[in-house]
Amino acid sequence: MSSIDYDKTFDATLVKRDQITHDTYLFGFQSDVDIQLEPAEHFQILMKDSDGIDINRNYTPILSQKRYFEVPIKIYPQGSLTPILAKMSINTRLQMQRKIGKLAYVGANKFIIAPKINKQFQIFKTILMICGGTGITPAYSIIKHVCQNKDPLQMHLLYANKTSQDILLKDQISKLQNECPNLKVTHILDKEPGYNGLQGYVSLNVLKSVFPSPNSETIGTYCGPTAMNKVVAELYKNYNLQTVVKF
Ligand SMILES: Cc1cc2nc3c(=O)[nH]c(=O)nc-3n(C[C@H](O)[C@H](O)[C@H](O)COP(=O)(O)OP(=O)(O)OC[C@H]3O[C@@H](n4cnc5c(N)ncnc54)[C@H](O)[C@@H]3O)c2cc1C
Repeated sequence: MSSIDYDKTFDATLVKRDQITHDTYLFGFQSDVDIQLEPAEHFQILMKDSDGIDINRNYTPILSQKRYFEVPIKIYPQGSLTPILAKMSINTRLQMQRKIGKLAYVGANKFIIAPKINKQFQIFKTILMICGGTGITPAYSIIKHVCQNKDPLQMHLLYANKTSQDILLKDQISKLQNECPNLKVTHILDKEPGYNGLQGYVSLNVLKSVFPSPNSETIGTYCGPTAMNKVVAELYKNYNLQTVVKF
């Protein structure tokens, strides 16, 4: 059976929850149907709060097999859904929906921008990725796919966090960087005095210092907290990138 269609709902069981940083857990779900997602695709957890109000939230797996997927989820103590997930018993059943994102990577340097309305792919030689916190998940799924398949895509990741304790998938990213010559990773931290890498927020000077000069074969991507996304969208404009997509 092929993968379930976009926007179709399905049931899944929570089978694993391992703490991976001070505020983030790796959740593992077993689905009743084949839900193998493509790199950067996401699903939605459909839930209602105690007043019956919908609290639907999106998540991007970093591992997606036929009926099993894993996703790191940061817990917001004041959030609506994540505190429920943090306490949920293993074997709890959840309703989910497969979603179509703003960018699909179909392999061999081919990207489909706005796949909901567009079926044509575009080829890029270089991808720039600016991610903050849990915004790493779509970038990571593309990086993993490119490295595993030895696609000739040049990848530049700028990963922003508060401190080194907040960096998600640190070991996995560093392993991929060692194994995959076309991946360049730069970390930037804004609340770790004494850190001997880049410090502060992402700025135009930071982009110029870590990314290659863009051309028509470069795609810029980003995913992070709302405030960071606004800044990065402006920075990309000033960096003269023609193609920019927020995951
Ligand atoms: C395409 C996509 C993919 C995503 N993938 C992932 C992923 O892989 N992993 C992941 O962890 N997250 C991911 N997210 C984020 C995720 O969907 C949720 O937004 C997140 O888990 C928070 O959900 P919540 O219901 O717990 O918090 P929310 O209730 O949405 O609140 C989040 C934070 O905002 C604060 N807040 C809420 N309302 C207000 C307000 N009115 N004013 C000020 N502050 C407020 C809350 O106190 C809390 O700190 C993704 C989002 C998108 C759009």
